[in-house]
Amino acid sequence: MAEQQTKKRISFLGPDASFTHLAALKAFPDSELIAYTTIPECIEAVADNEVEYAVVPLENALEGSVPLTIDYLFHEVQQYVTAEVLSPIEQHLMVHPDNAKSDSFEAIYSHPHALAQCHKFLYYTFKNTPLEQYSSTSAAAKMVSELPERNIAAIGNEFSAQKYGLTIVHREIHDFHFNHTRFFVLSKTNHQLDNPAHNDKVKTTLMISPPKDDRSGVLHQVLSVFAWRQLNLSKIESRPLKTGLGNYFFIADVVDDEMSPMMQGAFMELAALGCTVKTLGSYYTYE
Ligand SMILES: O=C(O)C(=O)C[C@]1(C(=O)O)C=C[C@@H](O)C=C1
Repeated sequence: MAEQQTKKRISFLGPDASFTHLAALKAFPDSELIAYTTIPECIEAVADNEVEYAVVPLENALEGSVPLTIDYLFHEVQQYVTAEVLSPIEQHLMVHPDNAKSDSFEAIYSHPHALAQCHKFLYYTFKNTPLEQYSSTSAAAKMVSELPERNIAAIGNEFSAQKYGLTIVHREIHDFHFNHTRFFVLSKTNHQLDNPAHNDKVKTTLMISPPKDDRSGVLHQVLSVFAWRQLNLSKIESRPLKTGLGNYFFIADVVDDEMSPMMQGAFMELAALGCTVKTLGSYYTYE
C-alpha cells in the first residue's frame, strides 16, 4: 500500500494574502501553508521542526535585498535554499469601503519594501500623509479592514483587498513596472526541489566573510577566484558583519552547482585566502 504522503507544512510571512503567501501557494499548491508574523518566525519554524519549509522574501527588483532575511540566515541559522520563486508585484492603495470617498488619510500603512516601491506616487499624491511601516502588506490590509472608524489606507495586492473586503482607490502605484520579488524556499537539509518554472540552470548562494587581517585588495582576490574559473556571479552585495563600522560579508549567487569541480576548487581557494564561506546550497533557477 502506498505510504500515506503526509502533507508538507510550509511557513510563510503572513497573514493570508501577503505576496509571500502568493509565492508559497505557487510553490506548494497542495501543502499546508501556515502564516507567521515575521520572517525570523518563519525561519525558526523550520529550525524547530514545526514546518518542513519556509517561504521568505529575499529581494525586490526595485528595493533590493530584504536585510532581515539575509542577516538571519547569516547570523542565526544554517538552512539551505531548496528553490527560488519569482513573483510579479503589483501594489494598490486600498481603504475600508466606508472611507472609499476620502481623498486624504490619517496615515498609510504597509511593509517597508512596499512603501519604498511606491515612493514617487506617495510623494506626489499624499505628500504630507504619515507612512507607517507594518509587518507585511496583508497585515496592513487586515488592520485597515478592522478599523473602519479610522480614515487610514493600506498598500498591498489585489488578493488582500478581496480577502479583507477593502476598496482599491488607486491601482498600480508602484513607481516602476517589471516589479518582481524573489523568494527563497528554505529547509534544514541541503537538497533541491523542482520549482514550477525551473529550467536546468542551477545557482548556489554563498555568504563569504573576508579574512580578519583586512588587507587591501581582498575583494579583488575573492572576485578573481570566480572570474578565472569562468564562474558567473549573478549577484554580489555586501552586508554589515555587525562587528564594527566598515566590516562586511558578501552574499553572492554563483551560476553553478556547489558540487562542480570548479566550485569545489573555488571553495578551497577562498579558504586558502583566509575567507570563511557559508553555503546556502544549490537550487534550480526560476526563469
Ligand atoms: O508584505 C508582504 O506582502 C510580503 O510578502 C513581504 C514583501 C517584501 O518583504 O518585500 C514581499 C513582496 C513585496 O516586495 C512587498 C513586501
